[in-house]
Amino acid sequence: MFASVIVSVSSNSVDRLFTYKIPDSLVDTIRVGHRVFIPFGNRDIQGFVIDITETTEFDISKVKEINRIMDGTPVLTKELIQLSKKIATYYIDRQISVIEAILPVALKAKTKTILKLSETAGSNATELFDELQKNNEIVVSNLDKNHLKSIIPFMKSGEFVEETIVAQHTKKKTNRAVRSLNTNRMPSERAVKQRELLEWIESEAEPVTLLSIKDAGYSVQVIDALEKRGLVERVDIVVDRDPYESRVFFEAERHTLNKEQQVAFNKIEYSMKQYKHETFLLHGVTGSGKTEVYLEAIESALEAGKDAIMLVPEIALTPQMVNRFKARFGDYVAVLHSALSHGEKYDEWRKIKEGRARISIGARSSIFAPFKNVGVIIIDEEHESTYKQGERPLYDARQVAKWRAEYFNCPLILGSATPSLESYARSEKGVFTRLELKHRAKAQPLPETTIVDMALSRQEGNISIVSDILREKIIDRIQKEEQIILLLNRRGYAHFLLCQDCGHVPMCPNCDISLTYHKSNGTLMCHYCAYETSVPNKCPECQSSSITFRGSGTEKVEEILRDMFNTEVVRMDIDTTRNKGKHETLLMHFEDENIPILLGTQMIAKGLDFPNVTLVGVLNADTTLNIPDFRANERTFQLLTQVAGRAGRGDKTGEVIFQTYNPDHYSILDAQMNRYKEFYMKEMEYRRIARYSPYFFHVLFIITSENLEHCVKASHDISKILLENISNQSIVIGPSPSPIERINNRFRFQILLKYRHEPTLKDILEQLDQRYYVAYKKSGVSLRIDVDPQFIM
Ligand SMILES: Nc1ncnc2c1ncn2[C@@H]1O[C@H](COP(=O)(O)OP(=O)(O)OP(=O)(O)O)[C@@H](O)[C@H]1O
Ligand SMILES: [Zn+2]
Ligand SMILES: [Zn+2]
Repeated sequence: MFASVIVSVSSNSVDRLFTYKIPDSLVDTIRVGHRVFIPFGNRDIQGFVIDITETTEFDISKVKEINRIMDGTPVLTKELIQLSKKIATYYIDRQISVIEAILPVALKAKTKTILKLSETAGSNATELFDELQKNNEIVVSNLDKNHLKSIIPFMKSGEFVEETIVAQHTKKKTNRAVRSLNTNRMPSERAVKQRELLEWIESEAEPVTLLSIKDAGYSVQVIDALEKRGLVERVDIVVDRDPYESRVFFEAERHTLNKEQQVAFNKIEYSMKQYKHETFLLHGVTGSGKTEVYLEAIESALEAGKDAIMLVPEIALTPQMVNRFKARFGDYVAVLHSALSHGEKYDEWRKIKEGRARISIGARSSIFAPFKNVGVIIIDEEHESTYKQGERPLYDARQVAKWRAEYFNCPLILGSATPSLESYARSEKGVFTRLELKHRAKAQPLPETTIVDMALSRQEGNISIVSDILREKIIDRIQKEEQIILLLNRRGYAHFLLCQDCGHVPMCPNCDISLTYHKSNGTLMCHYCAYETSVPNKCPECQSSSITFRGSGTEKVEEILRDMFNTEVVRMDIDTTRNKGKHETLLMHFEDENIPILLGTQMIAKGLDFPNVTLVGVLNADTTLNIPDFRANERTFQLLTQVAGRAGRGDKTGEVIFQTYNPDHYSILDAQMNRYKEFYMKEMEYRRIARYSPYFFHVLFIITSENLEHCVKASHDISKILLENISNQSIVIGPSPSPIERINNRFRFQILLKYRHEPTLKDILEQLDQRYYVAYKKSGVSLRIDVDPQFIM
């Protein structure tokens, strides 16, 4: 028997399958999807079995044998192998890279090369070996230069031999425990404690952990004594690292679905029973109770003996959602949280793999949850750009979800209050089935929104970032002990520093972007690379000391709010939520202590459900509007609608203020009036005229290099190849410098391809990829091909 094995060798842009012989001892064991360890060149490396055949076209005497398998059961299902191929083809990547993205990091084997003494080793070699070794081995990567030099002669003479061994990132977590050896013997009458303990241990089906023995008041000496007598033994038992272990989940109240929810659910359930794939777009206004529909759909899937996958944009931001799922489905839920350690993630993955979990909740990558019988896939806030991965493989979880749902013949539910234009357009065409929830769950009104023209506010003499109207409303809510959410989509203290005499703005030396001032650590920081520097007290250009801070970020506004209202403020942005679990603690603090104000960047805009929030203020509604991207209007509309939707979700009516310098812009006006459909129509018209998605498909080419000349040359080359190979219906824009021309000392150029129908496109893209995979190493140019990009920069 022979196995086709795909291996992790990064020196090529294409995957290669290699044929290996399955050793007789493993013929009954090895299956498609197994991780194996194979000889490759002069090393031993990890691979995945993609196919098993009886015969091979290769010369059998030259086919090497698989060394061993790395897991008892295959880590990949056939479905996931097929899926990885599909993703690799569609997004122009290598299948092995996709497979590595599908599996938990913990399964990525690290290999290390060690040296051993051979039988022929003389005394000099032995002496050196003894000097360098630790635990009877020498790890080559741990040796310094001098030592490396000293071992070379012995390697040449064959006295030292090399061996590659695999080191797993993660071991299963184990607990020490004690188990009875069932000898039927008992300690003497006088050893009361020992007798008690032994009886207890013998009464348990499983080994008893040391921890619980100690908790029960027995000392280690008692265990030792039993062990010495040969009555018990210490063992390791494998345990799951459950990150939610110590948490108590309250049984969530189960709502009876309202009419709209029921209608939506019935359609989904009907489709499930037909055992056919159908994509639903659940368009429900903010607070309409989409989650309740998801919960019912999942329950139906479970009842049918199937599993469910639920995606959220960012799991850390949705503690309330996780709690509702855990409360309803308990241990059946695996949470694939980005803040988990590799080991914890691996445990959750194993729970799914072994069928102990039936539902997975997680961000983008949890679309790869290794279920074997998926009954429904749900994508909440489907419009979010985080579903597209920003690094290779550049897959979009929405597309992957569609493929998996097709494979399993099950429904895919895309939910949002502000669907992406692409999805809504598909629902208009009837490709997706649209389900609508037009009212809030308990028929509460949507909040009223007032637009404040900040230019006018300035003219009237208020130069503060808080307008008069907003200030009055905040004071009013504080008096009523109601809560306020304020959005400011800019972190840091000051957006940039400005010399008032010469106009100099300190820039990042590695990127073409101004530095942001962070007061908490007194530094100027680049938000693109890790560059940090101290704040100058004189202008580095003209030596003037009139340096001012411009553009307030969350850090500064937090100060302003505390001073202005003399009240506590919870601030949520990347800087305050770096530590694990911080999102949740801050949100709990806000709710439980009834803190008047929650101030944050867009991470507070979606999903939150706090009944006591009756006022939402957007301090600068324009930040997303000015981004050089054709989706800027759409993103602005979505962000404003979402954050406005946090107000008035309980019994009290909500109110919203948008502060803006563009009070007449339709993105802002339609968000104010809750006019999704009107916004959609206007934006579609713009996209049609400007020939953008969803009328055209896009591929974005980003070319980067430290050398400007190489970068320009490669860019022109690529655009030339494109123009020669595509039809005249398609459009090539660029090459042009990217909006941020340099990041991390690399120049950036981009080319945007817009097309409707381009049958040979995949071939062209593959050729380009191949070409630059090689050229990259030679001239330091890198090419990134982004199929269906989310950001055009
Ligand atoms: N049928 C129902 N009866 C009573 N309350 C309900 C019902 N359905 C949902 N709710 C409640 O309504 C509130 C809003 O529901 P949910 O958070 O699911 O809305 P959503 O559609 O996800 O909103 P958003 O898109 O704004 O996050 C929740 O507090 C939920 O418990
Ligand atoms: Zn100056
Ligand atoms: Zn930088």
